[in-house]
Amino acid sequence: MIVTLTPNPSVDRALDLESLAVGEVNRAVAAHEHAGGKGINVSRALVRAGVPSTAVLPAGGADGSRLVALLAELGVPAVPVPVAGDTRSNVTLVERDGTTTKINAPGPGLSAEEVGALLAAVGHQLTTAPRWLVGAGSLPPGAGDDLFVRAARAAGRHRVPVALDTSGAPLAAAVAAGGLALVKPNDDELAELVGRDLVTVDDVVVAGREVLAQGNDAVLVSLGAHGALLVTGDGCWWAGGAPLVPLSTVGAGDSTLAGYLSADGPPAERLRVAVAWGRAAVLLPGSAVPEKSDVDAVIGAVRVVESPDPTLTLKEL
Ligand SMILES: Nc1ncnc2c1ncn2[C@@H]1O[C@H](COP(=O)(O)OP(=O)(O)O)[C@@H](O)[C@H]1O
Ligand SMILES: O=P(O)(O)OC[C@H]1O[C@](O)(COP(=O)(O)O)[C@@H](O)[C@@H]1O
Repeated sequence: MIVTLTPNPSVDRALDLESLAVGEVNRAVAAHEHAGGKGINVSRALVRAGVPSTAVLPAGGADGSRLVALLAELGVPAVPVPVAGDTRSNVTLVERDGTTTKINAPGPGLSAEEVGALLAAVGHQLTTAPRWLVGAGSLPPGAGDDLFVRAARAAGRHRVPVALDTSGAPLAAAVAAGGLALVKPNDDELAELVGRDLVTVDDVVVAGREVLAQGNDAVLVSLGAHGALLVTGDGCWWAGGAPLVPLSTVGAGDSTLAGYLSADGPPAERLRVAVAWGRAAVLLPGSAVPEKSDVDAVIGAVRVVESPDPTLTLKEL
């Protein structure tokens, strides 16, 4: 069982357009609706692959009910914690050439009592001895930048490893607190964390080692079209393949993380699976997550390189 915590979930709505004319009336050619939020996407991808997962989330208002219904339709076990505010809806615009514009709402503010109820729901799940706790996504107003730190501390008391995919101040707080088994930033999020641009493979590896030095075990850095780098105390690995024209990149990072957590074996093999799940996800519309046949169709083309040339720029990967 893998438990996910999504403090700021969303009903993701995606509109496919020929091309976006900013400031004009645009007519979409297709519309998609998915249960969204990073931890929820991880749970959806895992359950679709037959890996048991439970999603813990706050839910409020009409979109909160819609989100819970969407998860039920997919057979994703969910623990919705009722909150007073309205669950947000994030909007993505995808143009024919793959250009993707995401507009994420701030989400409803959480009261201290609601944050307490959310952490209590996580605490209850931790008593079932899950394989992982995944904390993912942004934090809503009022949650406090340390919500993931508090969840990770609870997981530590139960000896449950924690994987974290967040950004900004919540990422900085959790990395500094240490004790994370896996951190999954993209290159922009890692650059913001270390406070400098990341241009080369070496830049990413050095930044990843700074995260490890704060008492964390592994860093999986997704690089968009350029694949992903895994940095651990034992070494570093890159995996990727030819760039794809995405149908939608929304949720690709979440599928990458789900793939990594689903896989067994040495780091290189887990990275190969992670990248295959991410590549399969970009070939699907909206926030759709891949199924086994989608992953099987792309995994053969994923290359894994141990200790990649540190002088290569990320764009050359
Ligand atoms: N245009 C693309 N071509 C090929 N693979 C892609 C593309 N965009 C994303 N991916 C795959 O999806 C993964 C996650 O994408 P990324 O944009 O880095 O994550 P996030 O959504 O967390 O920002 C990448 O590591 C890569 O494997
Ligand atoms: O919590 P945030 O950072 O606003 O992101 C939430 C959004 O991220 C997603 O989980 C997609 O994440 P990725 O594209 O990074 O994989 C959407 O489902 C959701 O709308």
